[in-house]
Amino acid sequence: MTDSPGIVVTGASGRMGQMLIRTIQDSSKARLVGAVEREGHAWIGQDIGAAMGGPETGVTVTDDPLEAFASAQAVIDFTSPAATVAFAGLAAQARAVHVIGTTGMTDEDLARIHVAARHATIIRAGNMSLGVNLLVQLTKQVAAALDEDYDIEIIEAHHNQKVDAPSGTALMLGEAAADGRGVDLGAVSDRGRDGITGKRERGHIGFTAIRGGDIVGEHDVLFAAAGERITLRHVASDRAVFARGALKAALWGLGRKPGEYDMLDVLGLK
Ligand SMILES: NC(=O)C1=CN([C@@H]2O[C@H](COP(=O)(O)OP(=O)(O)OC[C@H]3O[C@@H](n4cnc5c(N)ncnc54)[C@H](O)[C@@H]3O)[C@@H](O)[C@H]2O)C=CC1
Ligand SMILES: O=C(O)C1=N[C@H](C(=O)O)C[C@H](O)C1
Repeated sequence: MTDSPGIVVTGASGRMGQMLIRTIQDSSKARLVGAVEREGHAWIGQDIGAAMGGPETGVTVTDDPLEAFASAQAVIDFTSPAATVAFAGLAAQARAVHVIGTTGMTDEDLARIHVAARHATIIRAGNMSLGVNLLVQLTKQVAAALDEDYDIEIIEAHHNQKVDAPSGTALMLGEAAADGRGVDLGAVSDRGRDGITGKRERGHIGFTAIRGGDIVGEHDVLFAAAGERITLRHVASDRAVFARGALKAALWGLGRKPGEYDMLDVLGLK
């Protein structure tokens, strides 16, 4: 009998890291072979299960990503943009599938991921849940069906520890709306309105970010016209939806040729 694919989780102590570790351990399709944290983190050298307050797993938290990646078929990475760019090069070297959930990346970061994807299978999405990826497709369809009499606004809400705005998901939804309308998001996006902004520009796509408490992740796409409004909404109430999607992506990526993929590829929604 062959072993199930070995997966390394980076950012192992984080909100998503811990959720991913539980999801992999509960799965019969994959096994946890590594847990990576940043240098100097208090969990380095400890068993990941024990550090999380549960039973031992036999996997020790390390700050040496390349050594961890060398024994894995896939890396699941929900960390920070700087860490993710570095991990993309290392995962390519180790020939491991790299699943990227990290958001807040700059164009420069994305260009470096693109270079790594020449030699590696990279699956990246600002949101790994099935529901949001369906919402992306619905947003594109509705935006294509309506003209610019319908103002598009994207409203997102997250917990008070989130460091980037708009969320990766909001940007995915904005891209989908712009795509549906056949326009370039960069040319029409309104972000961070404040002060005497002037009237709303016809055809623009607006973004609003709410931060508070322990909100897991909520996204509304509002199409507002004179006399009617349509709202498409997704509410995530459990981070498990992102972790399950990420694990699905890692398994889907095994044996795929190098390149950049997203969750629409994984879910067959393109
Ligand atoms: N695509 C998706 O479906 C989702 C994406 N996210 C994104 O995932 C990222 C992480 O989110 P959270 O888990 O909430 O954050 P968090 O702050 O709880 O966890 C991040 C972890 O990464 C670790 N880390 C940072 N630099 C590192 C390095 N160089 N090496 C190893 N570990 C390193 C930190 O120590 C921390 O434990 C964010 O960008 C967030 O927006 C979060 C949820 C879903
Ligand atoms: O930071 C988070 O928590 C989340 N980040 C992702 C994003 O930026 O859209 C996905 C999800 O909404 C949770």
